[in-house]
Amino acid sequence: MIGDAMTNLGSVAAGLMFLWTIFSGWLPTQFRDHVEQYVHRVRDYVYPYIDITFHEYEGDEIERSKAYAAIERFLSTNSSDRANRLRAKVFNDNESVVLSMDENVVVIDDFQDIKIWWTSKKNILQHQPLYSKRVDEEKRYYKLTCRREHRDTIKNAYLQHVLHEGKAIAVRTRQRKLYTNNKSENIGYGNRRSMWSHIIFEHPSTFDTLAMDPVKKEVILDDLRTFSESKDYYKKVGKSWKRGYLLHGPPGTGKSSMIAAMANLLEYDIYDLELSSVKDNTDLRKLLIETSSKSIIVIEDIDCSLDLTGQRKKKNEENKDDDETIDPILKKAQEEKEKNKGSEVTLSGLLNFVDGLWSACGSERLIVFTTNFLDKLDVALTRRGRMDMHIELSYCCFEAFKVLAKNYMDLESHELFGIISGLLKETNITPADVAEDLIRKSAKQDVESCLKNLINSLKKAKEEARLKAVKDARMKDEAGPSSC
Ligand SMILES: Nc1ncnc2c1ncn2[C@@H]1O[C@H](COP(=O)(O)OP(=O)(O)OP(=O)(O)O)[C@@H](O)[C@H]1O
Ligand SMILES: [Mg+2]
Repeated sequence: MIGDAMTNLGSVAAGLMFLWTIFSGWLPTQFRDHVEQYVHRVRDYVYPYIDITFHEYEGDEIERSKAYAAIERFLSTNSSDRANRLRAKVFNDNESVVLSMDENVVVIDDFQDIKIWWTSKKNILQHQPLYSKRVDEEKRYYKLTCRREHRDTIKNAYLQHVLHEGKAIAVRTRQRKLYTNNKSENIGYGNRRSMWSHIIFEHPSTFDTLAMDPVKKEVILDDLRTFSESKDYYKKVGKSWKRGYLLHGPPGTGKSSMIAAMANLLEYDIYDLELSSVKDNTDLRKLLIETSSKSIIVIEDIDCSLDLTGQRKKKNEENKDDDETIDPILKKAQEEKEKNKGSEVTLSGLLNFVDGLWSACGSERLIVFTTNFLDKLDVALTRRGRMDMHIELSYCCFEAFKVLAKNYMDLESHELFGIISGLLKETNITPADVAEDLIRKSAKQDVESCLKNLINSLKKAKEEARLKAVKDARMKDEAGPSSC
């Protein structure tokens, strides 16, 4: 009701000013200034307010307006008990509900005894590109209305207060997000739809639960903490504030778990980039621009994501012939690459993504690549400066086992630890396999049976490794010296 009345009065005032613009040209100059004063007085009498609008997207910008987002948060917190029509969003596994104002609802705020009216509005624009179906684009904005005489207070104090509060609310209620990129073709013309979709990031992995050599862990922790506190340092040395990590190691050694632990340590969002869904280098750049600061951009299994060298392509073609003898991990990589054939992203596009000019937009970002095959990557991709730190995640050592025993069974020592320590030195087993034996599978299962299961797995792995070594040696002997 209030909103409608104000809109009507506003239209009358706007109509009056429109008429004045047309007719003022006919009046002689000496009368015009005189009459104009009266016209303004009538307008102020009919509509003694000013309107200020804040659009979600300004002009051609691809980035959502920060002011709009801050106002949205401010109004969500301050309006939910005053507005009579609200929109609900459910967070944290259906445990908390956030209410925000619905479209065309007016909420009144008070500031230094001044009344401010806020309205949330939406316009629908229709695009009809040539040879394509019509696309409706929603343009949202907030409208602030206040009495004309309070203009300066609103401009100099109230808006500062709203933006500041909006920022503070964002810090208080920040929920970290895990983003994935939408397929390029699903983002149509004139569509403001983000290139990323997200869910709330709630992975429980931390550096405390990560099983690895404690000395190596400390070095990584130190590196991450130093990075996050080095804003001024990066500015001083003229480098954009980002750092590249290359995680490599066999499957199940904790590469993905480490990325989650990094995000939890630094409270960053994660952008999990699926290169096969990116059409070309231009789309790759757009994706980069849409990532926020304080984030980790991840490309998993980088060796499977791109045709990195012609040499490797040739090798893969050779491998196709003897499918039987192929390593299962290599086979997985080949299958992945087959899947990615639709993408035209090139190695140089990816190098530019990592440290080209556009990579300097935004700040405080980690870029993390993971691979099972370090030696298959192009050196241009892994050189220092691009990938600043190479981290090898390897098979389970005794120190790493102790972390898993503490996590999974709350166990710090046991008489079977000695046997396990000896077996771990003699065989290669991944932390994922160790975890599988230690995880409780029934309420009756006790610590001892878990440890005995692990000992059996270790003995089995040791025997398998011995048999494989014997087989390899026999094959080498049969092939004779010319095979080298
Ligand atoms: N270092 C580790 N510390 C703790 N848990 C681990 C570790 N490595 C593996 N795990 C356990 O094994 C599971 C698989 O690990 P993860 O996905 O991190 O391996 P990965 O190295 O990313 O494997 P892939 O190369 O196949 O992607 C995890 O969910 C975790 O429970
Ligand atoms: Mg992984």
